Amino acid sequence: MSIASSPPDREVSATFKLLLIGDSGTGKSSLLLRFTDDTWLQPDQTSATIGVDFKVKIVDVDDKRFKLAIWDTAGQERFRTLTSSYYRGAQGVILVYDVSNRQTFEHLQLWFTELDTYSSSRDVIKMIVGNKCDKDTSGVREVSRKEGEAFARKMGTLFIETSAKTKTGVMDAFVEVVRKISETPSLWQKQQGPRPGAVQVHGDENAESSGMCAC
Ligand SMILES: Nc1nc2c(ncn2[C@@H]2O[C@H](COP(=O)(O)OP(=O)(O)OP(=O)(O)O)[C@@H](O)[C@H]2O)c(=O)[nH]1
Repeated sequence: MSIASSPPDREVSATFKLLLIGDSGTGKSSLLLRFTDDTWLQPDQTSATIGVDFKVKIVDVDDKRFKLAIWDTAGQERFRTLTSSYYRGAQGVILVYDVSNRQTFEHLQLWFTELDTYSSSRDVIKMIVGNKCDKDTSGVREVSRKEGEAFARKMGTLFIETSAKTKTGVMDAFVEVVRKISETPSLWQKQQGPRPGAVQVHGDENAESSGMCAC
C-alpha cells in the first residue's frame, strides 16, 4: 500500500462519497475525526451526531489523488430523518460496530437491510469495521476478530478492526475502501466521466473479504 506524500498541485482523479453507518456510540464520529484531523476527543467531549455530519479530505492512494466527501450519520433512530438522501450516490459504505458491545455487531444485519433498501447501486463498496479494538487490553471484548471476519466473508465485504483512540487501522480502513472504489470504474466513471489512465488494478481481485487487524 502506498499513501504517498505527493506534490500539492497533483490533479484530483475523482471525488468519492463515503458513508459511515452503524449503531450509536460505535465510534463513527471518532473514526472520522481521527482520519480527517488526526484528533481524538476524550469521551466527555463527544456528543451524539444529530442528523448528519460531513467532512472532506484529499488522499493519495497508489499515486492517484482522490477527494473524499465523508458523511457521518447519526446512529440514533430519532435523528435519522433523511435516510435515502444519505445513501444516494455513495460509492463506499463503512458499517461500524463496537467490538466491546455484541448488540452493535448483531445489529449490522439491520444496517445491511437499510443499505439494500436505500443504496442506489448494488456494487457499492462495503467495509465492516470492528472499532474500539484497543479495549482488548481491558478484557471487555465481546466480538472476536474471527467472528467479525466470518460475518464479513458471508456478506461479501471488506473487514478491518480499528481503534479511533490509538489510530490502529483507521487510515488502512479508508484507504482500502478508496482503493476498491478506484478499481470499480462502473461505480464512478459514469458520474465523473472517464479519465484516461485514472484506474489501476491492484491486489487480489478474487478476495471478497480482506481481513486486516493491526491490534
Ligand atoms: N476505547 C475507545 N473508545 C472509543 C473509540 N471510538 C470512539 N470511542 C468512544 O465511544 C463513544 C462514542 O463515540 P462516537 O464517535 O460519538 O460514536 P458515534 O458512532 O459517532 O455515535 P452517534 O453519533 O450517536 O451515532 C465516545 O465516548 C468515544 O470517546 C475507540 O476506538 N476506542
